[in-house]
Amino acid sequence: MGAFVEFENVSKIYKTGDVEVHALTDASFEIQKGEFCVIVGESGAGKTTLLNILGGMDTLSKGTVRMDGRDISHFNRTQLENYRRYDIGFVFQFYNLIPNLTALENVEIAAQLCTDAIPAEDVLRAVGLHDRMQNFPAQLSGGEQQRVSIARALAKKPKLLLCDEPTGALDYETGKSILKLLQDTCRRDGMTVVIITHNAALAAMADRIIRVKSGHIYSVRMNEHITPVEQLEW
Ligand SMILES: Nc1ncnc2c1ncn2[C@@H]1O[C@H](COP(=O)(O)OP(=O)(O)OP(=O)(O)O)[C@@H](O)[C@H]1O
Repeated sequence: MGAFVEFENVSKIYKTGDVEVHALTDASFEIQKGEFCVIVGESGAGKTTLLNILGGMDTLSKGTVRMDGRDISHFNRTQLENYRRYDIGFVFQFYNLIPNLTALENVEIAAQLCTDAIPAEDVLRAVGLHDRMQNFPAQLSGGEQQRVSIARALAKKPKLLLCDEPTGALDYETGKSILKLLQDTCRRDGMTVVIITHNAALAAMADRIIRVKSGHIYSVRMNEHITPVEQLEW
């Protein structure tokens, strides 16, 4: 049986007029179910392209991507829509909450898209926001808003949680508390979590570290000495 996530010789070329940008070239790697995976690379390395392909938000030019045994790289539009809706939870750097809905409503609206969602109150409680459910995003700190966005992603019971620079807009300590929440979710619920970041220090907390450089997979490594989030420094 194959891995939970499989990238096989994936290339992505963006064409703008006559200009071609090779955002990913021949990228191959695997991620196992329940792993905490950090994909690290400098700005422009191809991390977002990779995450967007894995999340069904972008198509690839060449290669194959499988998730939980299904070849998502040849999905049609409806299949991709369902894949994004049911299988993938997204967490973004700037939270992307709806400003005129409360924390509870932000989570409920996402949960309504699915048939078997976790009740919004329960998932907000699980991320430590039991007493802030009726607040609007503007009344919450950055870290609290990110917790809402994680709750929103988890309410759908996704197979895979994809996080794009989840601590990029947060201060040091708040960033660490969000990383801890993501890691606890991975360990407690067996959730497969993938984080992309330019912060190489986060690699130390991962089970699997994938380094991306100029559109190439530079290395894939299992981490034998996982550093507790509290001890990370950058
Ligand atoms: N829609 C697009 N059209 C054309 N070029 C693109 C597009 N999206 C990304 N690129 C290019 O592909 C390359 C990889 O970009 P990507 O956003 O994946 O890198 P990244 O590692 O996520 O960078 P950052 O950390 O700055 O977000 C870059 O050269 C970028 O300019």
